[in-house]
Amino acid sequence: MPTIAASAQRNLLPVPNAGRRLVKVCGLKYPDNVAAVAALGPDMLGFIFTPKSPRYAADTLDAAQLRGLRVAKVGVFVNEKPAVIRRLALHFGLDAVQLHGQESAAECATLAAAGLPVLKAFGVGETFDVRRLDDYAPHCSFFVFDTAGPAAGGNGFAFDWSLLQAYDLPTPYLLAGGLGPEHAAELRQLQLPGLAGFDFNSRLELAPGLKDDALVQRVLRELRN
Ligand SMILES: O=C(O)c1ccccc1NCC(=O)[C@H](O)[C@H](O)COP(=O)(O)O
Repeated sequence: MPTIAASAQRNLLPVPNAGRRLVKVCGLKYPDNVAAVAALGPDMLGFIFTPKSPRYAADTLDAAQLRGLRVAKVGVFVNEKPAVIRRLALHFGLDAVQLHGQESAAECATLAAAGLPVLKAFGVGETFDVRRLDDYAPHCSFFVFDTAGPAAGGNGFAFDWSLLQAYDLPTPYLLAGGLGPEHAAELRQLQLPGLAGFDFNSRLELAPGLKDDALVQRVLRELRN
C-alpha cells in the first residue's frame, strides 16, 4: 500500500495565484456528478466524510475514479480520528484534508507532517479574532472561513466578509458560506487580504450532494472571464 508521503509526491493541491481566484466545489457524493463537475475544471473538489452530513460520501464514491481524477481532491472531516483520516485519504487518493471541527493546531501539524496538506476551517460569526489562528498558520496550506451556524458546514448563508479585512497572516484562505451564482460578480471584484479563492457548496445543488453542473459552469465562467 502506498504511504501518504508517496502519494503526496504527485499532489494536485493548487498554489494560490494573485491573478486568478481558486474555485473549490464541495460536497459531491455521486460518481456521475463527480465526473461531470470535474470536467468543468474547478481547482478543487470537496468530499464530506462526516456521517452526520447529508453529503456524506464514503459509501457512494468510486475510489478508483477519484484516484484517477486530475483535480485536487479534498476530504472534509469533523473531529475525526487521525487513523481514520489517513485510511480514507489513502483509499480515495485525497490530495488534502479539510478539518471542519474543533481540531487543534497540533492535530493539523501531525497530518501535515505525515504528508497530508491541511485546510483548517473556522466558523465566522459576528466577530473575527485573527489571533486565534496564529498557532495554526505554520501547519495549514489554506484556511477556510465559513459561516458559523447550526451545522458544522453547508449551512447555506454568508457572513459579513468585511470582518476579514483584519486578516494579517501569511496562510492563504478560501471564503465559504452560502456562496452562489448570484454572488459571482461581487466575488470577482472582492479584494481582501489573504483571499485565495472561493468554496461553493449548497447553493450550487439540486439536492444534498448532487451539484447542478449548469450552475457550476456559470460560476466558473463568471469568475474567470
Ligand atoms: O457540506 C456539508 O454538509 C458539511 C458538513 C460538515 C462539515 C463541513 C461541510 N461542508 C464543508 C464545506 O467546505 C462547505 O463548502 C462550506 O461549509 C460552505 O457550505 P455552504 O454554506 O453550503 O456554501
